[in-house]
Amino acid sequence: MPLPLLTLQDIDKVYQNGTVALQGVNLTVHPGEFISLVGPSGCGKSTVLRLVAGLGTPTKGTMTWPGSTQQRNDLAFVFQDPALMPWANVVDNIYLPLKLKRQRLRSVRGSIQAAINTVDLNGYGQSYPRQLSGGMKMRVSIARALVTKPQVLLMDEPFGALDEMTRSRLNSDLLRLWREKNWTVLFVTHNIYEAVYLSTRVVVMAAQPGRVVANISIDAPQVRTDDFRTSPQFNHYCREIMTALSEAEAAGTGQKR
Ligand SMILES: Nc1ncnc2c1ncn2[C@@H]1O[C@H](COP(=O)(O)OP(=O)(O)OP(=O)(O)O)[C@@H](O)[C@H]1O
Repeated sequence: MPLPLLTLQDIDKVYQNGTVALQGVNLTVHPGEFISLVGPSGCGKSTVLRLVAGLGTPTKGTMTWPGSTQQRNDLAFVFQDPALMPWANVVDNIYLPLKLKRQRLRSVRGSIQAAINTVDLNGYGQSYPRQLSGGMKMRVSIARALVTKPQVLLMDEPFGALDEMTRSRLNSDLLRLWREKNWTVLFVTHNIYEAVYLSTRVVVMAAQPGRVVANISIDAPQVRTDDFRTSPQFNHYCREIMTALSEAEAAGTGQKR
């Protein structure tokens, strides 16, 4: 078994106003996993991602990167809001993280074009965000993350604002990229079906306090076809997650599994 990429041990996060966002969270992430965090609003999903990204520190507990400290620096974050600069075209938006690393546009044009091609936006490099659909803007946001060649991708409800068809297409594209790029992905979603379709493991969380109530491995081939979405196996996993969520809600506090 390879070393875990990341471990969270007994993590508490209490915000300054006293909100206990996380209590006793344990999570071990192995390289190459696609982990979705699901749970009701306020259960601390985004807080977990922010701690992993180093945007805040745990109040208690330890977070370690056993493989290499470098991996900690090879993170990219994709949010629900693509947060593109409206005054900049697609090339310049994707260039931003490289610009912040003081790389010259001239020397990274090839990487930017490759990222544009990877997300199927060939020909849109000179377009401005106002000229793009919601799905296309999200593709730019993903290209901006992948141009930095991350090992770990943190995605906070990236497709939550998109229509069902666009979301479904981006789900398939994301899975393809995950396989091609050997990413490790931590993905926050409210959508149980999306979580099952995408993940190798679904971490179910409950609120008040935010905690992990179940870890459900999705034992299905990495290439997920549309048939998988309608299979009995898919329904079985969705039901398992719904049961874990409703049991946690009924039980109030306390961990399970
Ligand atoms: N900066 C902050 N200061 C105080 N409380 C916060 C802060 N950020 C989050 N919280 C609180 O911590 C709890 C967990 O929030 P978090 O955003 O992590 O949950 P979430 O599961 O991602 O929610 P959602 O699904 O609605 O996005 C919530 O009660 C929230 O109000």
